[in-house]
Amino acid sequence: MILIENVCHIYEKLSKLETLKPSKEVDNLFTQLVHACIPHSSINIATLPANIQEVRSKLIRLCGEAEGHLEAHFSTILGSFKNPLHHLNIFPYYSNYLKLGRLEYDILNRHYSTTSETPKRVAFVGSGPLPLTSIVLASYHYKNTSFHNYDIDSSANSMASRLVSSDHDLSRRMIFHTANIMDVTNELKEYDVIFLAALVGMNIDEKAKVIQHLAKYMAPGAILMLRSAHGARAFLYPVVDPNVLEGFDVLSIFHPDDDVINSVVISRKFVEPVNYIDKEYQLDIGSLMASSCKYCDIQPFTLPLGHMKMIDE
Ligand SMILES: C[S@+](CC[C@H](N)C(=O)[O-])C[C@H]1O[C@@H](n2cnc3c(N)ncnc32)[C@H](O)[C@@H]1O
Repeated sequence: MILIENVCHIYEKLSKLETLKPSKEVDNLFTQLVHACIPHSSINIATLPANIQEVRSKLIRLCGEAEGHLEAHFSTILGSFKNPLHHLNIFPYYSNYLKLGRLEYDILNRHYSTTSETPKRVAFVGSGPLPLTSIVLASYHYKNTSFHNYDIDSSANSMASRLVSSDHDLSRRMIFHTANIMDVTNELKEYDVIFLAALVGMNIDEKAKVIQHLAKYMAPGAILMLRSAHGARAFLYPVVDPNVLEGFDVLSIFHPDDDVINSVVISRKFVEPVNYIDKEYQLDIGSLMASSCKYCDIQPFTLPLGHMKMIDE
C-alpha cells in the first residue's frame, strides 16, 4: 500500500536525523508526512501488522518531540515582541488552532449545560510553551473564564506565561501550574471542563492511566475534552479508545476531514458515583459505555467550518 510505504520511508529519514529542532529538512519531512496521512480517513490503523504498529508508535513520539521543539522555537521568537499576542500568526499552524478552538467551543457549547451557563474554570493539561488552545478560547470564546494550564516542564510554563504577561486581561485569566498531572489530585475537582492535550499519554496504556486519574478526581458532571486521531492521522497522534473512558459518558466524537488533524472526544464524568460490585459488573459498565456512545449523539448540527464529520463509533 502506497500510504504505508510512504509513511515508513519518511519515518526512516526522520529517525536518522540528529535533531528534530526546526530546520528546512525537518519541516519538509513533517509536512510530507501530514500530507500523506490527511486524505486516508477510512484506513483502520488497528488492523495493521505489528511491525507497522511499532513504526507508528515511534513516529508519534518523534512527532511529539518535534512539536515540542517547534512550539518552544516560536514561543521564544514571540516572547521577544512587546506584545506577543499581536504576532501569533507567525506560528505556521496558528490558523489550525483557530479552527480547532472554534470546533471545540462549538462541541462544548452544545453539551456543556442545558442552561446558558458558560464554564467558569477550565484546565488545560499539557499546555506546553505555546498554549494556543487556551489563548484562542480565552480571547475569542470564553471571555470571562479562567484557564489553568498544567505542564510538567517549568521552562514551557515560563515561556508560555511570557506570552500573556503584557496583556492585562489574559494575564489575570491564564494561570500556569508546573506539575505532573498524575500528582494533581483534589484541585481537579475545581474545574468545570478539563482539556487533555493529544500528547499527554503517548500510547493507549499511558493515556488510559491519565484518564483513570482524571476520572478519580474530576467533579461529578464535569466535562473532559480529549484529542484523538482517526484514519491515517493515527500515525501522527495517539488514538483515544472510548472504551478506556470508564467513569465517563462519551457524549460524541468528531473527526475533522480537513487540515485540523485531531479528532475531538467529549465526555462527562458520571454524576452518580459507580459502585463496582464485581469484575463482571465492571465489564458490563465498559460495554454499556461503548454502546451508549453509538447512540448518544448522532444528530447532525451546523458546524461553521464545514468539512466536519460527526461519527458514532
Ligand atoms: C508540547 S505539547 C503541547 C500541546 C499540544 N499542542 C497538543 O495539543 O498536544 C504537550 C505538552 O504536554 C506536557 N506533558 C506531557 N506529559 C505531561 C504530564 N504527565 N503532566 C503535565 N504535562 C505533561 C509536555 O511537557 C508538553 O509541553
